[in-house]
Parts: sequence; structure tokens; C-alpha cells
Amino acid sequence: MTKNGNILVLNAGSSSIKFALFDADLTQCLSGMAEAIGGASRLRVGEEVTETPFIDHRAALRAILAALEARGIAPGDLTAAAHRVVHGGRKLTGPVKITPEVIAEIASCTPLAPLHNPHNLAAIETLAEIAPDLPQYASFDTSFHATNPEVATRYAIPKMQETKGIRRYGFHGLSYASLVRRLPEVSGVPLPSRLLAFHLGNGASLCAIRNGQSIATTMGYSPLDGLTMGTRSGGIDANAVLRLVEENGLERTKAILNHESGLLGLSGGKSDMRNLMLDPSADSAFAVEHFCYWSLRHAGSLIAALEGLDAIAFTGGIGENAVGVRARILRGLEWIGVRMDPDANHRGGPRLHADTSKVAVWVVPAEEERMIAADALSLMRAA
Ligand SMILES: Nc1ncnc2c1ncn2[C@@H]1O[C@H](COP(=O)(O)OP(=O)(O)O)[C@@H](O)[C@H]1O
Ligand SMILES: CC(=O)OP(=O)(O)O
Ligand SMILES: [Mg+2]
Repeated sequence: MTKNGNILVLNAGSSSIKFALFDADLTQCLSGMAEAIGGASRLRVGEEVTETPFIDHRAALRAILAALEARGIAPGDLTAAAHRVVHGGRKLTGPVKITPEVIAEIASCTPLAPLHNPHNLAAIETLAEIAPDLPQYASFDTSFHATNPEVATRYAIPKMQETKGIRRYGFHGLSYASLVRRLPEVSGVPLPSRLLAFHLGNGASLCAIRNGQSIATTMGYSPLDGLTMGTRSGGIDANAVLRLVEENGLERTKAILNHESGLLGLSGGKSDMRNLMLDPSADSAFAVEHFCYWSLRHAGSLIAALEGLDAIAFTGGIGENAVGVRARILRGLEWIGVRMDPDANHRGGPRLHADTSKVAVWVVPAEEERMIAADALSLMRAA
């Protein structure tokens, strides 16, 4: 592997930091991840896996940088670093070179994405300290949803509040953008016109994609809305939130809804789908059923926005790997003509549908890192 000239991509999710090194031809030279951060965490670098307890994202990032140094890849040797940033707010709507102004704008969006933007910023600042001359770039999870019509993005609140930025943004956009690019290659057929994408990971959302563009998505102002997630509640009545604030105060309520709810809250302690599926307790089974049921309830809404359905694609840690979750969701969509091939589902696809299915179903690995590297390369070439 060449030591010089690579782009390091860092993708900090709520429970993981994924990383990848790309050369100038977008060939991936190395990849890995620190996962289950804060829990039974482990670090994978290429094929090598070590069980390492990371108490937080900073510790995980330090371990990733040390593992790269051990392979002769120091931050100073890189051409650039490129980051996934979850919330870009209203101003950061496309990939950018990171400047002090960009950092300030990302920081101002932290209250909107408290599980993500602080980790994204920490990675940017850590690299800036170690290698001050290294150019850094950012791509935003919100950008892909810029094509949503106003009727989908406006909350029915007074205009004055909307002008302060209280509107739906949508997230997982880098995953959906990469899915749109990859699906024709994976499936061998052109991109279907009405596509329902399930990004099911620790954070989870659905996106209605018409002719390659997002027209509706389940997350809103922040990545808390929509589906039941690892530790996030998903959709909850605003009056219930106000009641929680009255009883627990603002900071406690933020922690309850972002860190203690979702699968973790329902099961009484497990946020990781792999662990939940291995656990025979009734609470864990109920948590998994809640996740699948609400995925289906939201799927119905997005199928209405698409006015029908041609194809489904699963991505994200759960979407790519959890055979039982995919089977339960696909059973729940039989009313629209979905027929799953159980053997194909066990094999992990990429094609999951039976010959009799009216809707095509695919598994497409999330390639957020490649998307981010491609964005950075385009900016570097345009400069
Ligand atoms: N083989 C598997 N079976 C079931 N769930 C899995 C499997 N592999 C990963 N997952 C689940 O995927 C989720 C993490 O997804 P991921 O997209 O990596 O998260 P993040 O939101 O942090 O990016 C966890 O709930 C994890 O248990
Ligand atoms: C936006 C979001 O929820 O991201 P992740 O799934 O990586 O936590
Ligand atoms: Mg993720």
C-alpha cells in the first residue's frame, strides 16, 4: 500500500467510528471500524479484530489513529482527511473544505444532532491539532434531502418559528446517495423509479426516493424522529416531551430521549440488535417487534408519498445483516406484492425477492465513506 497521497475518511456514527483510506482513483486501500463504543466495543483494522473497551468516541479515534501509525500511515502523510458531518443546518448544504467558519457552523448545529456533531467536530479538531496543515473536508448527511418538497419539510407551526430553522432536514443522506449510485451496479438493472430505502443501523430511517431523488424521509429536525432506534425514542408526541421536561428538566429529558430510549429502553438494557436477537427474554423480543412494527408503519407513509412501490433496498448494520428483521419487515409488506426468497435472505442477498414478487428487494452495503471521499476529491480537483 502506498504511504503517501491517501485520503482518510472518518465516519462517526452514534455507536461507531468507521474509517477508510482511499487513493486518488477512489480505490479503497484499508478500512475498519471501532464499534459498540461505550459497550462491548471492538476495533477492526482490515481483517484484524481486537476486543477493546472504548469508553467514548475520543478514545476510539485515538486507537484508530494509533493503528494507522503502526501501519506507517501518519496523519502528516495524508493528502486530506474527509469527514461525515451529520447536521449541516440550513447553511451547509453541500460538501465543503473545512475552515474556522465551517467549524463554527457545525458547532452551532450541535443541539440539533447531539449524538453526532460533537463526535464529528472532535475528529476534525483532533486531526487539526496533530496535522495542522492537513486539508480537511466535510460532507453532510442532510444534503441529500434538499430535494424534499416544502410540504414534506415544513412543520405546521407559525412561519416565524420556521424561519429560525425549525423544520425537517432528514439524515443518513450520504448512505442514501451512495445507495442510489450503487443499486444499479448491484442489481444489474436501471435505478427503479419508486424506491423505498431502509437505512437500519443504530440510528435508523427510511427514505422515499423517486427517480434518484429524496422526496420524503422519516427523520426530521434532528436524528431523533421516526423509527425506534438503538437508544433514541423515534417519533413521540411533542406534548409528551413537554411533560417529560416538566418532570425531569431539560438536560435529563435530552438524555432520556437520546440515550436511554429506543431498543435500550424497551428491552431494559440492550441497544445492539445482535444482542437483542440472541436474548430469549420477552422484553427483548418486544423491543425487536417494536422496531419492525414502526419500520412498517413508516414504510406505509412513504409508499403513499411515492404513490406506489417498485423496489426496496436495505442498508446499514441491521439492514445488511439482521436476517430476522428483514424477514419480519418483508412479511409486513406482502399486502403490496412483496414476496421474499427465504434462502436468499439467509445468504444476505444482494437479491432478496422471489420470482413472483411485484416489488424488487435488494441488500446494498452502505458506502458512506466512498461517497465522502468522492466529494472531497471533487472539491480538491475543482480548487
Ligand atoms: N450480524 C448482525 N445481526 C444483527 N444485527 C447486526 C449484525 N451486525 C450488525 N448489526 C447491528 O447493526 C447496528 C449497528 O449499525 P451501524 O449502521 O453500524 O451503526 P451506526 O448507526 O453506529 O453507524 C447494531 O444494532 C448492530 O447490532
Ligand atoms: C443520523 C444518524 O442517526 O446516524 P447513525 O445511524 O450513524 O447514528
Ligand atoms: Mg451509521
